[in-house]
Amino acid sequence: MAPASSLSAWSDLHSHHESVGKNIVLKDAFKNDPKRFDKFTRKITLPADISSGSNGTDIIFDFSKNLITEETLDKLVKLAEEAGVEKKRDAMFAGEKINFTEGRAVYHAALRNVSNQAMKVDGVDVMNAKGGVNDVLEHMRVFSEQVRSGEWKGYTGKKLTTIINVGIGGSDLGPVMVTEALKHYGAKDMTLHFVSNIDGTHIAEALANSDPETTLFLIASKTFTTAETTTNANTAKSWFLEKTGGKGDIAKHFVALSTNESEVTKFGIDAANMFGFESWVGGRYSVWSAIGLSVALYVGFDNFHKFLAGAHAMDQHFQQAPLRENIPAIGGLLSVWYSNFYGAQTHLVAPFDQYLHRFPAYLQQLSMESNGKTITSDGSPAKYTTGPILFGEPCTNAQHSFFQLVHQGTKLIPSDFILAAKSHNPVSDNLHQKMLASNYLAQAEALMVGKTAEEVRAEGNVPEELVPHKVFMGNRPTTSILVGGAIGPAELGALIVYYEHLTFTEGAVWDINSFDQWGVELGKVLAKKILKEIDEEGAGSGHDSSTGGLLGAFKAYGGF
Ligand SMILES: O=P(O)(O)OC[C@H]1O[C@@H](O)[C@@H](O)[C@@H](O)[C@@H]1O
Repeated sequence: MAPASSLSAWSDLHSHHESVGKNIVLKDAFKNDPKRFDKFTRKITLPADISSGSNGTDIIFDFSKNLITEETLDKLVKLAEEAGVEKKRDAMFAGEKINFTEGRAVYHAALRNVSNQAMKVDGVDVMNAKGGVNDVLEHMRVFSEQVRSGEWKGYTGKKLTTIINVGIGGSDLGPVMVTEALKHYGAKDMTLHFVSNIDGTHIAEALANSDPETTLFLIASKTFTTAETTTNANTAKSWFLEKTGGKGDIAKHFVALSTNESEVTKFGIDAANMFGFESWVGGRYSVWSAIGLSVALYVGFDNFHKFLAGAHAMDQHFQQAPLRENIPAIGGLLSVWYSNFYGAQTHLVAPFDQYLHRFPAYLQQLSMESNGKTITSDGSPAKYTTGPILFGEPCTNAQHSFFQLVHQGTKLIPSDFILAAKSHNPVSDNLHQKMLASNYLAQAEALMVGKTAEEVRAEGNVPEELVPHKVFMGNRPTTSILVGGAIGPAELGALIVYYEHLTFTEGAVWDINSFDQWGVELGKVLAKKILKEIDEEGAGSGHDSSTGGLLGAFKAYGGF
C-alpha cells in the first residue's frame, strides 16, 4: 500500500482543512443545522439475549460535536477507500498474514466468533480443530464451573477462592480491566489479585493476604518467557511449596494460559492444566482467549460468553457496515483527521463510570503499542504523525484534575466521553446517576461552546484584567458514547472492539503494521545486561556516564 500522504484524498483533505475544517465553529454548525445530531450519530443494537437488560441494548455514538461537515466525512471515507481500509479489514477476517513483520495472521476475532462461522488460517479451521477455539472455550467452561462450584478443590480439600493472575502487558491489562468493569457480576466469595510488576512489592502484597490452601495461580503469558512473569511465577511457586511444607499439589493450584507448552511443562505445570491459544492472537488482543480465564472464573462462563458475543456483534458491524455508517471506521478516521490535519497529539478517553476506571489504561496498550510506529509498509519512515498519545481517567474525577488543560490549554485534545444510561448502583434514588449524567453532558457542551469575553463581562463583577483568564475558547471536539442500558458483559465487549477497530482503521490509513511491538525489545535486552552487572564488581561497562554513574550509586546506596 502507498503511504497515506501520497493519496489524492490526503491532499484533498489538506485543502479541505484549509478552506473549511479550520473555520468550523461547532456551536454555529449546531445553530445552522437542527439535524446535526441525527446526521452524525450512529447506533448499534446488541442482540437482546446477550444484553444487560431485557431488550437489546443500543449503543449510541454521537460524532456530531466533532470538527466535521458532511463533506469532511465524505472525504475521510474517500481516504479510507484509497488507503484500502476495507481490503485490509477483509484480509484480517480472512486469516491472511497481515502482521507482515512477524508473518502472522491477526485473528483475535476468531476467539469471539460465537456464531461459529468458518475461520481458517493456512487452511486450518481454527474454530473446530483439535485444541482450537471451541475446545479451549469448553475447557475454560468446565474448569471455571468446577472452581466456582467448589468441585475443583485445593490440596487440603478446600474450595479455591483466591485467584492470583500473574502476567504483564496484554496478559494483565485485559483481565484487570474487565474484571473491574464487571465487578457487579463477580463472585462475591472470590478475591482477585493481578500481579504484573517485577517490583517485588506486587507479588509480596498479593501473597501476604493469601492462604495457599485456597489460592489458585493463573500464570498468564503468551510466550511464557517474559522476565517479569516467569520471575513472579517462580516466587509464587516457591512461596506455595514453602508454605505447604512441600505437600502442596502444584497441579491443583497452578494453571498456565499460554501458547508455549514446552516452557509451561518446564515450569512444572502439567500440559492438562494449560489453556492454549495461537500465535495469531496478539498480546493486547488476548483477553478474548485463554488469557481471559480470570474473567470467566470471576463472572462465570455464561457472562464470559456474553462478553465474547458483544464483541462479535461489533466485529460483524465493522465487517458489514459501509464506511460512512461504520462506527469504528468513523472513530479511526476522526483520529486521523485530528492527528494529521489539526496537529493533535493526544486522544483522551474519559469514562463517566467508576467500573471502567482501568479502561483508559487498557486502551493505552491497545492504541499505543499498536500504532506507536514510524515505519510504513515499504520500510520507509512515515512523513506524517501516527499513533496519538492516548490517556484518560474516569470522570467526574478527571474533571477535578487535568481537565483544566483540556478546557483552557494550548493543545487540541479530541476527547471521548462514555456513559451508561443505567447504573448498577442507583443509590440515593439515582441522584448520583443523574449528577454523573449531567456532568457527562455538561463537559462536552462546555468544551464546545466555551465562554467569550463578552459572556464573562456580562456575568458582572469581573475585574477587566481577569476577563481573559476566564475565557474558554470552546470549539473543542468530543465524541459522546451513550450505552442505552447498563454496562454488562456484552456492552463492554462491544465497547472494547469499537476501540480495537478504531485502532485498526488508523493503522490501515497510516500504512503501518499495527500488530507487532518491536519497540518493547531494546529495553528488555539492556535490562538483562545490567542485571548481570549489578552482581559484578564496578559500575558496568560500555555505558554513558549517566547510566554508569547511576548504576554505581544504586549499588553503593542499596548495598549491592
Ligand atoms: O504474554 P507475554 O508473552 O508474557 O507478553 C506480555 C507483554 O509483553 C510485552 O513486552 C509486549 O510484547 C506485550 O504485547 C505483551 O502483552
